[in-house]
Amino acid sequence: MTAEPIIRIRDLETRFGTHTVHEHLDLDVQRGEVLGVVGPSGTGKSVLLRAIVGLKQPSAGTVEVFGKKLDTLSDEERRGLERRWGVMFQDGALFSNLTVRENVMVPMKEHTNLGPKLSAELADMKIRLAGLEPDAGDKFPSDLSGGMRKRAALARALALDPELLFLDEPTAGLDPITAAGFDTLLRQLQQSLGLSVFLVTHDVDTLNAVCDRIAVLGEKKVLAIGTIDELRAFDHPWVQEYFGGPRGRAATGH
Ligand SMILES: Nc1ncnc2c1ncn2[C@@H]1O[C@H](COP(=O)(O)OP(=O)(O)OP(=O)(O)O)[C@@H](O)[C@H]1O
Repeated sequence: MTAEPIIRIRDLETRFGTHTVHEHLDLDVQRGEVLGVVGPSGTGKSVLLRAIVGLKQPSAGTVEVFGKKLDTLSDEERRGLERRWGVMFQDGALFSNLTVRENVMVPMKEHTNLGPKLSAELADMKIRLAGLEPDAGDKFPSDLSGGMRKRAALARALALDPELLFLDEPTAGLDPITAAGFDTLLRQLQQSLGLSVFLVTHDVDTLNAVCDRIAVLGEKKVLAIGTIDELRAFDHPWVQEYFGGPRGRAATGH
């Protein structure tokens, strides 16, 4: 018997006015896997992430997370589901007027009855888990480097001990060494915490270092899904160029 996927999408359609972003899109994310999501700019990777977490209403089709259809749930059931995942948005989306510790405490305030002292202690644990020095908790996002801001956003995404993590371009804008450090951290966290991860990225090194499988978005749907080796053999011009081009070959060691 195959295990129930942690995310199951069938025949999804999303649109903005007359602009259709996804049509007849199917996707399964298996529990415990890191699924990379790639595709040319504007193909709807971020919109797909938003559709899964309920921030973009699909115009047709179904999205199930943890075996539940989001749009059939009561507000309370939905909040129960939301606290089982963490999201790191593309730009980090940290609150600039809050310290790093306070940022990490936001989901705790929203979803738990933990008092301020315990929340602060837990936030400090998440800050360390994300590879930041303990004193980073007192700093404001503007005091941090780009790489540290990503780690702070990751700490906030981990605030509620999620089973499922959504990451939108976590290494974008980082220098290669900082990006590689972030990849290593992600893999370690995923393995030690048993996380399932939905990871939108353009970074071929991240795909190679972190992802179990990769879904390629294009033509409004999932064009192809598989391991890097499987995708290298997939007969589609963009997929061929992406994985078989110089950057793809360098990253995958072929
Ligand atoms: N709020 C919005 N209003 C109108 N159109 C939108 C909105 N958000 C996204 N879109 C459109 O949906 C399409 C998909 O956008 P999305 O950000 O998901 O692409 P992407 O694949 O993540 O791109 P990139 O790799 O450049 O980040 C684009 O054409 C974009 O212009």
